[in-house]
Amino acid sequence: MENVDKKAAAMTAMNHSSEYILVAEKVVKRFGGVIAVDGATVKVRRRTITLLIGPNGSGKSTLLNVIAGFYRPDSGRVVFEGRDVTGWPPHKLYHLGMARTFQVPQPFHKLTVLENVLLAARGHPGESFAAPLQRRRWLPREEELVDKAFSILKLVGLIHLWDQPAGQLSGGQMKLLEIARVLMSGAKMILMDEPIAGVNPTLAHEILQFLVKLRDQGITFFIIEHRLDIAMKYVDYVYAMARGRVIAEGRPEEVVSNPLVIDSYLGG
Ligand SMILES: Nc1ncnc2c1ncn2[C@@H]1O[C@H](COP(=O)(O)OP(=O)(O)OP(=O)(O)O)[C@@H](O)[C@H]1O
Repeated sequence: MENVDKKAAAMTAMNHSSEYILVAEKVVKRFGGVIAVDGATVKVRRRTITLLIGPNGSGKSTLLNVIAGFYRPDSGRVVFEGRDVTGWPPHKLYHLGMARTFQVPQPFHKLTVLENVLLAARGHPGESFAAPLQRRRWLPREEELVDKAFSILKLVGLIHLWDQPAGQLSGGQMKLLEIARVLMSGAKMILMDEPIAGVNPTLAHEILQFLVKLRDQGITFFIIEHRLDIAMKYVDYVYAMARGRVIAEGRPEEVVSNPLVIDSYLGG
């Protein structure tokens, strides 16, 4: 009987960890006397675009930074892919498949769009000084990477620009290149701080449509965005923060119409 209970508990735990790619639990982060995050819990379901909203100073960026390993929380924990990764540095999380867009090195302006995507591949041949000596061994892998880079460029709609220098791209196209490079790194979950800030509405819709397409292919997104009017219809789930705490969560339309959330934006 006891074994049956243990098995049931294990099954529940497994289902739990497979439903959520990320769980940040009761996170607290202080800066001196300021409590930036005050016991916030967020759970991100696999293959969703989950949005974090809240007025200025409500703790969104700090929470994202704790999740991405830039800050160690004062208490609470972060579980990614069923593993406790609290306090892990960003590069270790990156290798586990969690990436923040700005983490990928800035594109090289003189290199082509394709070359920039190729350079983002994890363990690409050029990373090794001994690579020229091993040329014969890495050629097949190189071909595979080029195929992958082309399919990613197709997905983000930059395929027609593959041989253009990255420096000639517009601001919005640069954002798409950033997404392409994160995908090339093999990320399973992508954290983004305001992916559509500063781009025109048409391109903002296009970027969000790409995120939806990528979500449907299995990538999970956890994003902060202020332009709710545009972002709302593309996201699956929303967390709202105020004064370091999560004050509401649910479907986008429920959260934006929640009086607590409206009050928090009005300074209530
Ligand atoms: N490095 C820091 N040192 C001291 N205080 C900080 C630091 N980072 C954030 N804070 C404070 O923590 C609180 C939460 O800030 P945070 O940037 O996380 O909010 P936010 O919701 O992302 O705001 P915004 O939408 O304006 O980016 C604020 O009071 C802020 O002043």
